[in-house]
Amino acid sequence: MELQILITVLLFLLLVLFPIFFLFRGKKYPDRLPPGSLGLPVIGQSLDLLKALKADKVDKWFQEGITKHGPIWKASLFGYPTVVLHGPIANKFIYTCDGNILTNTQPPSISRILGSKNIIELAGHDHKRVRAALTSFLKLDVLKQYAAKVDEEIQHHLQTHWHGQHEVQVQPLIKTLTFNVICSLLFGIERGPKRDKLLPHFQHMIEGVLAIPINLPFTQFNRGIIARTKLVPMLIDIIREKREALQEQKQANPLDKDLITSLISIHDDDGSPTMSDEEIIDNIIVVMVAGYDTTSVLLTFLVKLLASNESVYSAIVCEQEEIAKSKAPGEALAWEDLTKMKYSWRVASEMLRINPPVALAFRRAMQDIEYGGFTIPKGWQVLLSSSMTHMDNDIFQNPTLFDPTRFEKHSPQPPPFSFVAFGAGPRMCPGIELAKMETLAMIHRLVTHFTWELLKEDECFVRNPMPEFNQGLFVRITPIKATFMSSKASL
Ligand code: HEM
Repeated sequence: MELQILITVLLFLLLVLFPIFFLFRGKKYPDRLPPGSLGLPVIGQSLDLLKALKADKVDKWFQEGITKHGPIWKASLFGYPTVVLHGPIANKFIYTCDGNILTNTQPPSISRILGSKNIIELAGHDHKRVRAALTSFLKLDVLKQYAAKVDEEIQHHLQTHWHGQHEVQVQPLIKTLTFNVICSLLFGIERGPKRDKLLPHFQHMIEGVLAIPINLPFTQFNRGIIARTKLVPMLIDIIREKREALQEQKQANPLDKDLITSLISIHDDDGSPTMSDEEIIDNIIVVMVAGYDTTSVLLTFLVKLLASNESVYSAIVCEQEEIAKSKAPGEALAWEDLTKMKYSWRVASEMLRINPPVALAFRRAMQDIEYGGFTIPKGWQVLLSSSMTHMDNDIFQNPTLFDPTRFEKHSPQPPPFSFVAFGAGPRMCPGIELAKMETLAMIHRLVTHFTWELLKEDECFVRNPMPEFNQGLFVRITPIKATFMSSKASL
């Protein structure tokens, strides 16, 4: 099966990307190109990188390149000549470079599913405008009012899917949770048939984005495209309903406001809407795609860690029990409670360092760029890997050691642009506060209501490209009959 997939990728690359590759080979600059080889036409080193990704050995793949060629080298990846860069200075260059020089444009197959107006595709003024609209809701000052809502969604999730069970498959369940949190908080779509109808479409779209882009009946990519065509009319209806509710001022409670309502309400100085409906749809979709798998991956890794690292588990339980004791029975978590979970967030940050859900960042050169004594020709890709930076012994000493104290205030801080699990610069993840909220509230509810053990100690994961546990991470769970539980009445 794996061989079949590799052959399909190979054929696809050969047929579709052959002309692009020769267009961008950079023959104009034979002396100023970085060292390295473009390998076989078109295919280059793509299969090696895909294999390294699957085996979660991206840092090793990068290290081999650096050992052979130095910190700036060239390769050919996914049909494009590529310059691979490493280190905090290179990260700063990639993350903060003007959008007219390096763009974030995705392959056409991805924008076919996510839509051409999604924030990842946009550059310059349009990127700033859409990003400002999204962050007007996702920024901490606004989002912190919704901590109890996130907590309520988590408690309902545990009540429905964990309580009464002896064994659970963690990763798929937590994906359902992150989907539900985004639906409720960002889209204002509460539990019920409407939400249930959306889930499979989003899932197919996400699988389509991550699939080999071959549009034939029954391929994952094709399913993703079909899912988009089914989803868009549903989103148009949701936007219309929200617009009507706004006009009739049905939202008495300001906390009923959600990201979609917020995007509809924003107007420019001249009174025209800041975002078109098409932009709102594409960005609702991208927020779901960007926020669904990432946070669920982090939480799944944390569940595994807490089952296998006694000292981290005890310290987390200690911190969370203190918070639970300060709450009345049935009282929901508030933002102030989450701010006390400092150790838990250091553990989550260290997990993001060791296992960043997003391991690679690609950009495209919009013009010839001089960098580090070399030329990056127009049209080439530029690539960095957060895994590689996070595993650099010169930046994080003893990098394979899980050590949350690295993130203590008083510990020596790594140079800027070294911890890049959420990216950096103008495209830094705008969902960071939501991810933090979900992660901390879920850790709290899990450790104060359950103990658990891994059913398969050595269950591995592959990157596809997001980390996926081979069997979804099965754990055996036992409910805690605790006296300190803050909301035992509600669970
Ligand atoms: C642990 C959870 C998360 C991680 C590790 C993560 C990671 C990242 C990274 C690395 C980037 C930058 C990619 C690049 O520069 O190439 C990014 C961008 C983005 N993330 Fe997240 N993310 C997480 C959660 C979320 C959530 C919950 C949302 C939804 C609210 C979200 C929405 C976005 C969006 C819309 C962008 C594009 C921003 C732009 O282009 O300006 N992310 N994320």
